[in-house]
Amino acid sequence: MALHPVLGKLVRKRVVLASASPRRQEILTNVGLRFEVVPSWFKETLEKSSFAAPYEYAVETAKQKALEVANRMHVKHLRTPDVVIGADTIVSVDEQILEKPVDKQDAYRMLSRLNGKEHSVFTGVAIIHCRSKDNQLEMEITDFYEETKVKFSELSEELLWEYIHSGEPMDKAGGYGIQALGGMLVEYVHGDFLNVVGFPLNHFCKKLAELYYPPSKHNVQHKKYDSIPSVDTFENLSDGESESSNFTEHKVASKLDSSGMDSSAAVHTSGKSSAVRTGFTVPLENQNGVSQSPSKFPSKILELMDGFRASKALFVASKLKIFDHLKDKGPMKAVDIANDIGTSVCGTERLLDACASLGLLEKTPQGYSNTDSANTFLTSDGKYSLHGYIIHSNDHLWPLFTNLESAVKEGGRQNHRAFGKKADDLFKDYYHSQEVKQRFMAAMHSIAHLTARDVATAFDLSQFKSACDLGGCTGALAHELVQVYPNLKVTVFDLPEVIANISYFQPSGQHPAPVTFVSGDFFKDNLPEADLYILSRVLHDWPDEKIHVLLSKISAVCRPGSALLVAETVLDEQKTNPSVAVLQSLSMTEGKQRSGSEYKQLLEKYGFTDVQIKITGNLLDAVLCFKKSLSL
Ligand SMILES: Cc1cn([C@@H]2O[C@H](COP(=O)(O)OP(=O)(O)OP(=O)(O)O)[C@@H](O)[C@H]2O)c(=O)[nH]c1=O
Repeated sequence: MALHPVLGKLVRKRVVLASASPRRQEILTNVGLRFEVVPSWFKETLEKSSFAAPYEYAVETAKQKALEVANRMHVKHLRTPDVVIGADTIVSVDEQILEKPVDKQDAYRMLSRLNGKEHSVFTGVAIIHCRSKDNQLEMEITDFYEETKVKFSELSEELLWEYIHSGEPMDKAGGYGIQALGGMLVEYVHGDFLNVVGFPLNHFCKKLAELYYPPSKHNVQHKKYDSIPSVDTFENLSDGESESSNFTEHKVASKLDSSGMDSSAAVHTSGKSSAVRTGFTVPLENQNGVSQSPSKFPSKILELMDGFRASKALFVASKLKIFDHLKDKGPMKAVDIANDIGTSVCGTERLLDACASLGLLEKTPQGYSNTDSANTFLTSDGKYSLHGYIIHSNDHLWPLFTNLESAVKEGGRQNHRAFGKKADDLFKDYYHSQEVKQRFMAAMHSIAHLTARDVATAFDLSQFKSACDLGGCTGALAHELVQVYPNLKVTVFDLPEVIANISYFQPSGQHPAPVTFVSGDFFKDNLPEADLYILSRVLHDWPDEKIHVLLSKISAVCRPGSALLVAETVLDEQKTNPSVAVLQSLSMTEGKQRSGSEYKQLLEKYGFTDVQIKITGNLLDAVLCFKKSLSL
């Protein structure tokens, strides 16, 4: 099956996925489709009893999701997409439709119904082709559904509750995720696995093939709906690249592409061919002079090749505070932004377009404005602002990474090359330069704030009365902890230079359970007393001898039953994932990232026991362990 030519038909189209489901985004991204994500606001409240079969409900919901987005984009944002894709996944058991559970009890109710039985997973999909004519939105809808049968093993109550407490069921139809922990519940799957995960990719490609390469005119399966303005069948839904090409003209041959990757090639009998990738086509020729296209196009590699441009565009837009500017004033034209911030018009326009193409800005005839995520994460005063970390990445990490080759050859940090100073001298700068200090603290604050909720709730910490966050910097995690556990008193212990600069980062408003800040050096000074010690993003930064000093001290002050919570990104046992932590290692600090078993081993060495690890799915994971009681 030559699927790439089919997806290639979407290459030059503005494709919108009307879904917030991360799984759908991943499935389509993995096959190299480039699209915008505009989650639908359609509420899934259609009357289920009015549908003769469960799949009809899924198809209609998928269609309504996509229609809502198509209409909204056309009316509100004055942007008409070419194609909008909507989907809805439901689980059906005993003629009942199960959607996402509303709470844990609901998840339990669903999973109990599925226990030991076979059920069906239906995903309804709607593909809407849109066009704006005389400012009117014209649409043509194609829809379909896919059914997969799944059987659960007989599962104990205990296992069901353990699964529910993992948090995984909550955003998933039927209350399980077959692609993750939920896979353990499943005895067999009959049909398309990806359909269960949320998107029937194979059927989708076949549907596109029907649309773009109709075997004959009268056989086209476009449906027209009364609920949308009646339009003539579009003369041609294809992109004009090979209008007359017939799907059966493609033959599939296996080959190694020029990068040495195993792939299949679609060979056009006409001799004209192209390798389809998101955004452009690359012709390839084999030894016989016949053009071929690798079906497995290295889109991931090309994305990596371009990654530095995208990073730098984000850094520069952040540095120029474009997102702050647009939050207050958007939408704005490039010329006005350039005038306000004192930059060239042509350069600014290019940067703004780059940000729009990266999904950071929206571009309309009125000008540029922030996307929701830019407002939340990229403005410098947003609640979950990453601005500080982005500036730190630009000013500090970028110069270091431009010297990565030397770092790998020499096996050490490249501060002398990047900044003309040794790491120790740079550290002195940190003490002396207010600007450097603030920048670093803002970076730490960004990450701590973004991860605090997941770290604070990874384990139930309500048994503890007092906690001490060692190196807790601006107190972002501490503030989250007192919100989650109102009876917990939290002390942040950090260097005097840090404590002197925390006021800027303190949350405004009334705080019934204040956080206490104490200055000191955790390598040298006495540690404040606490039932729970916390080390968040500390251990990966220091060499073994420093960690020895620190963990020995904590172990010595911990009473039996006291605990230590470590927040770090925990590597898998192969130490190749998650890549965010593996790439961080390339900074070549004297510290290192560790796997779960390495953390366990390290902590047990210092008298901690019952080491539990929780992978949060956020940037930081959590490791909790307890000081061995004397009797152990
Ligand atoms: C059975 C199963 C379902 N899911 C997810 O369940 C959600 C269904 O909800 P939906 O209403 O179809 O989609 P949504 O997530 O609310 O997004 P939206 O399209 O915006 O409505 C989708 O996410 C699916 O991946 C899994 O991830 N794994 C599974 O094994």
